[in-house]
Amino acid sequence: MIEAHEVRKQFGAVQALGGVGFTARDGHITALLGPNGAGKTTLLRTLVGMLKRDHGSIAIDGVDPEREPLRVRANIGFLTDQFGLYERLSTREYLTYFGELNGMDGAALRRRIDEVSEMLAMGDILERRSKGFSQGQRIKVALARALLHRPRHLLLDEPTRGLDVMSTRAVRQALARLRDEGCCVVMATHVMQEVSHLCDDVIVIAKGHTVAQGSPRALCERTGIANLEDAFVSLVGTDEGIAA
Ligand SMILES: Nc1ncnc2c1ncn2[C@@H]1O[C@H](COP(=O)(O)OP(=O)(O)OP(=O)(O)O)[C@@H](O)[C@H]1O
Repeated sequence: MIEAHEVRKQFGAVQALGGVGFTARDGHITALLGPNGAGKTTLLRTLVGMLKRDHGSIAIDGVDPEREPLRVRANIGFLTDQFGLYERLSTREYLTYFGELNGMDGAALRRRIDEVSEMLAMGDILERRSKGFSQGQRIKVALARALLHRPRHLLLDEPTRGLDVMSTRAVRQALARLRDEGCCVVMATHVMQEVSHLCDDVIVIAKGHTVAQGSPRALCERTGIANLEDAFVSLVGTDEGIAA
């Protein structure tokens, strides 16, 4: 479980997070939904301890990522917007390297790489070097790395961006399976269809503040609007400000 309370983060004059609070439960896929610049990436980075918050509290299964970063990271798979691939390594070599960094080795690691590769439909790029990989191929490798050590928490920044239809389906199925196994999945996304069909819970974030949290149905009921996209627009408000 991930709990955040009144989290704030400032970059110079820019207040990226002005007071974000939410709970993301185990066995749930929680969507982080917000306009461009709302603070989603900043929030994910702060949750894993890559950024130091200015204010507020964060607990990942009760542990503060700033106090015990290694303990928390061992239990987190993080897909960031920067993939950090090594172009000279094949996908298998790359995953082997990160698996070993996470204490995995031998036949068990080889089996796990094959398992993740099948889960993400990436058998065609497993033995290829990542130099020249397309955006979709890059994201698959980064996602495979995030899943490899079977983390209890997954924090994913737009995991299906740039993926074709088949790969998107493979990733969504993989996430649903992980949810069913009890993982706590938090994903930033702009794809409303993904939120409606895949996510159990939605955190709506705008201008660095949590505007609402609830199931897609609850958000629609709260706004009195049947369509999630319209309900979202109503919740984040117009140019004049954020709707109450
Ligand atoms: N390192 C940084 N230095 C300065 N400003 C930053 C930095 N990182 C983020 N910001 C600013 O903080 C705000 C939130 O950015 P963030 O990337 O978290 O938004 P986002 O919700 O992920 O947006 P998008 O949907 O466009 O990816 C933006 O105004 C952004 O310009």
